[in-house]
Amino acid sequence: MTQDEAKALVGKRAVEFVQDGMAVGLGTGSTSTLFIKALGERVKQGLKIRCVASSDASHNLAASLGMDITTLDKLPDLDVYIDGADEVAPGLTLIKGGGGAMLREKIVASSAKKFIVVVDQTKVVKTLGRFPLPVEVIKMALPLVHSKLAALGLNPSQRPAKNGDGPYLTDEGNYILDCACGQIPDPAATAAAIRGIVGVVEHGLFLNMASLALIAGDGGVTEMYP
Ligand SMILES: O=C(CO)[C@H](O)[C@H](O)COP(=O)(O)O
Repeated sequence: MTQDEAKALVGKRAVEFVQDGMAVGLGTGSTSTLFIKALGERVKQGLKIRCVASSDASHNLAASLGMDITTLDKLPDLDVYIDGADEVAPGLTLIKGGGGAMLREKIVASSAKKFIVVVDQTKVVKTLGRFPLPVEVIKMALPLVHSKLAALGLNPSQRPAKNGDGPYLTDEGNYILDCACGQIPDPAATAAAIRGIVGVVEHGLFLNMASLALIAGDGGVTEMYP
């Protein structure tokens, strides 16, 4: 099974966790896109749900599929949030933010009773840190935060725009520093150290948030719990 096939498989499986009448949080990224498209099919067949998305891209996709999509201020209590991840480690500790949306993703995930992670098996690791850890930063604080992250040994570098033209900007208009820090043996300590830097808006460590991960691979879809 290719990685794209695995993403499509797990996106379809996640739809089974959505029931009539639910308020649903929609994630961001290529796996979430496949989930949203599969969910859109169910909506066309009569599934009645209301949705909130964690990025402008996912919001626009859901709207284009005719889904009932609104904003978190209008629908603040969600039954479930379904989103991808860049890494999943034991205990369902995650790195997210490869798509730059971790601030809104963390807010939407925090608004849901249940957060289900959808990944292909290449995302599963024993210890977080193979994937660079994203940190969202207020523009004027970029040099300050860069030097503080470097002093922590986290090896930050600024994310460029996808088209290579200037820096990457999040949906909230902030910069991202990607930290190629290597293995993160104590994610809670790393999260606390990053959070302690003035000018940091959010980081991509998601700890004690996910309740279930659906993992697609050659054997089908397996479930992982914290
Ligand atoms: O955190 C994210 C976006 O900010 C994504 O969920 C993460 O990057 C995984 O993306 P993909 O499904 O495309 O591999």
